[in-house]
Amino acid sequence: MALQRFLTIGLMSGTSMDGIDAALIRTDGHGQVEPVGFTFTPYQPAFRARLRAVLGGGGDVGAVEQEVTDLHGDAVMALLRAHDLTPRSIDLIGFHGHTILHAPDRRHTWQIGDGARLAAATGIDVVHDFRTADVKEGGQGAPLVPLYHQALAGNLERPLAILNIGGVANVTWLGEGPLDVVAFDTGPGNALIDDLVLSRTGAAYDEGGRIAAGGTVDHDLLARLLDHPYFNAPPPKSLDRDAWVRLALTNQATPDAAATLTAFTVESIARALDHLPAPPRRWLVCGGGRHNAVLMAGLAARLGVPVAPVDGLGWNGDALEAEAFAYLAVRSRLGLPLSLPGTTGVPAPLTGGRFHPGR
Ligand SMILES: Nc1ncnc2c1ncn2[C@@H]1O[C@H](COP(=O)(O)OP(=O)(O)OP(=O)(O)O)[C@@H](O)[C@H]1O
Ligand SMILES: CC(=O)N[C@H]1[C@@H]2OC[C@@H](O2)[C@@H](O)[C@@H]1O[C@H](C)C(=O)O
Repeated sequence: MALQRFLTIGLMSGTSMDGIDAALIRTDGHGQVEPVGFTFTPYQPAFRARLRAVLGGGGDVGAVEQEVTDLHGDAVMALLRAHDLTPRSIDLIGFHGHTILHAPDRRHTWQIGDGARLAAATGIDVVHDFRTADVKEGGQGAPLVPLYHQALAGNLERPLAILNIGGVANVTWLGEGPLDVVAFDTGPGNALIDDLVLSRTGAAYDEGGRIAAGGTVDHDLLARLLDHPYFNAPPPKSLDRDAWVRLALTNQATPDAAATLTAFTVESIARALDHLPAPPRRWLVCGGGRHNAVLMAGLAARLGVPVAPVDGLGWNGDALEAEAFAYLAVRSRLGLPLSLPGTTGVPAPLTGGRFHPGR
């Protein structure tokens, strides 16, 4: 008998704080996944600043949480309008919220976003709070996209690595068997480069990697950056966005600092090879960092096997995380695992998420 298929929306507000990714997929929560649509709703600079101010859990978190929730409601409506759909046609929303604090070692992770408020605003059932159950059981609570990567990858040749370069970068390694999954945060993605470029030039990011392309890598500084216990530590492991926030690059010209931070991201991803069960045959890259030509060229040179954006397979590299939370919401409703020992270090496959009825 065919399994029920759910038309589901996934909402992700990533560590880059650029805005809300909203994806629409049809899935059975098992091996069938069909991306249907995607919209991106950018945050206004003033809201971005308010969000940045509550990172770490200080300030008026409650007010920002309400605002974040309402902006997600707007993102849902924009997605529905773009596809000429009504709330009634949607089975479920997976609402990640925005991570303001991630401290799995203290069994604490905090995604702001009010699931009940979003369910009431949209009239659609909502699953949110995807990470708490995992950290309560001793897992890292991240990354959670690996089971979606596995569903999407279907029969693609193994071993395969899927690399997300967002604010933080994370890898999913897929071997032959269904439990043959290893995943972890590799280190910084774009966040350090974004913060540098914003403070020096006012731009949100290094478009195409053009600033880094005009600079020279400071190899002494790069070696010091890589001399961090995180990179030697075996998985499971995950990072807070601001793990490297106190980096002092005051002596560097902007292009040299950008080149060095870009090389830091490349080298820290290459260090992931030390912790994978076998070298991947190829790396498929998603997330905004795949638009940075210096980053992509560096990865191709360092990893020694083909490195290509996921878009070549017909996947939308900007949408995968949001799609993943739609998929995980369905799995939550079905009581299926969201994480495995190989993905978050949780002792046994574990489900998660909290449900809020919309009607
Ligand atoms: N054209 C571009 N050139 C260079 N970098 C880009 C470009 N477009 C996007 N980016 C980078 O990608 C980032 C956004 O990536 P993405 O949306 O994948 O991150 P996120 O989902 O917020 O983060 P995370 O995956 O850590 O939660 C931007 O902040 C920027 O650094
Ligand atoms: C705690 C948290 O929100 N982590 C994010 C962040 O952004 C990328 C990386 O760090 C990843 O571990 C995770 O997001 C993705 C969607 C995940 O859980 O798979």
